[in-house]
Amino acid sequence: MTPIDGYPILTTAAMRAAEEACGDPAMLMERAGAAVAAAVGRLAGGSAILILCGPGNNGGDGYVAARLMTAAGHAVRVAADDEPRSALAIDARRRWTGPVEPLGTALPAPILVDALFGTGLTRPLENRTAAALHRLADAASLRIAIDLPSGVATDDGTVPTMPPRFDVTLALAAPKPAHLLQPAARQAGRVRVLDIGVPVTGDAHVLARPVLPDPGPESHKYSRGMVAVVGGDMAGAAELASLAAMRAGAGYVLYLGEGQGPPHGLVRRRWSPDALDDPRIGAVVIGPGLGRGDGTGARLATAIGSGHELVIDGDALRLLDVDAPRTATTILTPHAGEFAHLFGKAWGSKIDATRMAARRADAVIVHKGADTVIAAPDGRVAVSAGSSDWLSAAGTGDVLAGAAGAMLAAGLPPFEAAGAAVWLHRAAAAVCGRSFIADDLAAALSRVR
Ligand SMILES: NC(=O)C1=CN([C@@H]2O[C@H](COP(=O)(O)OP(=O)(O)OC[C@H]3O[C@@H](n4cnc5c(N)ncnc54)[C@H](OP(=O)(O)O)[C@@H]3O)[C@@H](O)[C@H]2O)[C@@H](O)CC1
Ligand SMILES: [K+]
Repeated sequence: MTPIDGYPILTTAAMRAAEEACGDPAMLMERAGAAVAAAVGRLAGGSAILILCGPGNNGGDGYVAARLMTAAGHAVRVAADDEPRSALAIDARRRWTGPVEPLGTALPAPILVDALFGTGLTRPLENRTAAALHRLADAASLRIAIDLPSGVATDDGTVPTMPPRFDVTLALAAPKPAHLLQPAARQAGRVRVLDIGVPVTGDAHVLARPVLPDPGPESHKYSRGMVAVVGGDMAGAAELASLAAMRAGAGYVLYLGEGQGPPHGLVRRRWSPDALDDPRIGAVVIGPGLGRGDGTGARLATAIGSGHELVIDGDALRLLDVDAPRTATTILTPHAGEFAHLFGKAWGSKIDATRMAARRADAVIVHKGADTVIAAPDGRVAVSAGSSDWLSAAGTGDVLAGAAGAMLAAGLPPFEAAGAAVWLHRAAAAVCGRSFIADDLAAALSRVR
């Protein structure tokens, strides 16, 4: 049972191709069932287990696990309505010698294992199946989904049928988009990968812990990275971004706008058209608090024309022409509304849509949300798993933009810089707990660094 950080994310088609490359499918199901049995056995302790089996190979995994766990001394019952249809599942069912109860009348057990549907779901669950799943899940003290919670669409994280909320989902071989994308991801609970000997690769990964450059004895403020934050109508937002850049590790942060006061380490200067004419600037952050008043378009044009690496956020995203050529390395940080404004109606999953947008804009895109997706123009994608719901507060986006500026200025390539900023932001939110404010979040960046 491995945490998912850093794992490739495989769609149904990619998973099938990986399985096919592995040879004997029966061996694979036996290995999957054995891995499930070991994991569920460990999670169950000595408690009784009820396994719900569907008609496909997800159900097949359930029958294999039931047989192996019974042999290992666990108290296991099986419930199913549909006869198995795939050859592998038929064989697995045949080798389960215990009774199979109807789903509708099965009594609950402390440990519920959902092996109804996995990657093969093609439509909503029948009402009676969904009702039985919810009834038995509600009565269980631990809910475990095999591969996926039954009812979610593997490749885009939508929920043709809303499954119960599981405590643990055991992803076979690799995480799938539904383990990360909302609303499905929420229902999966903690996701752990079971290694079943299928080698998996891909260009979309779960965001992994970043490798961050630390200062050394030879470091000075410019070598750690100089970030210029372009202010505008709302000083507070740009100041938050500035503070976040400092807390994320930038050596020198220049705030270009109105406003006074602490922190005293922040260098303040009025905006002027030549304010960015400093070759020591490593990254420019523009958008937080920029507003939409007169002159904001000119500030954005100056920032883009400066040639410095850019983080474009907030109001600047409303002014940006994504199709206009830019020479500078750029990170765009839209939330869903800004993404729709920039790129129009999304096609496919959030992963697909963000990847296409990154190609089109020739920029790294941080498509924010409870399931932040980061995409690079070359097709690489990283998806952040499980961020705090308390990040839904004013100013938290400004903090992310500032952190991204610091990572760029520190010399990380843009895709890595964006990923590092998202990671730090998420970790800072975790440190802050509940009901925090954006200022707390910025402050916590120092702790998570
Ligand atoms: N990854 C790996 O390496 C390995 C993966 N393995 C496992 O295989 C799983 C994928 O198996 P799978 O393709 O058989 O799909 P699965 O989800 O079991 O169900 C498909 C069946 O359900 C049916 N059906 C669909 N929707 C329905 C609905 N709403 N209501 C009713 N019926 C519905 C559909 O028939 P249909 O009616 O659509 O023709 C079909 O009969 C995967 O998640 C993992 O657990 C391991 O065994 C081996 C290694
Ligand atoms: K399942």
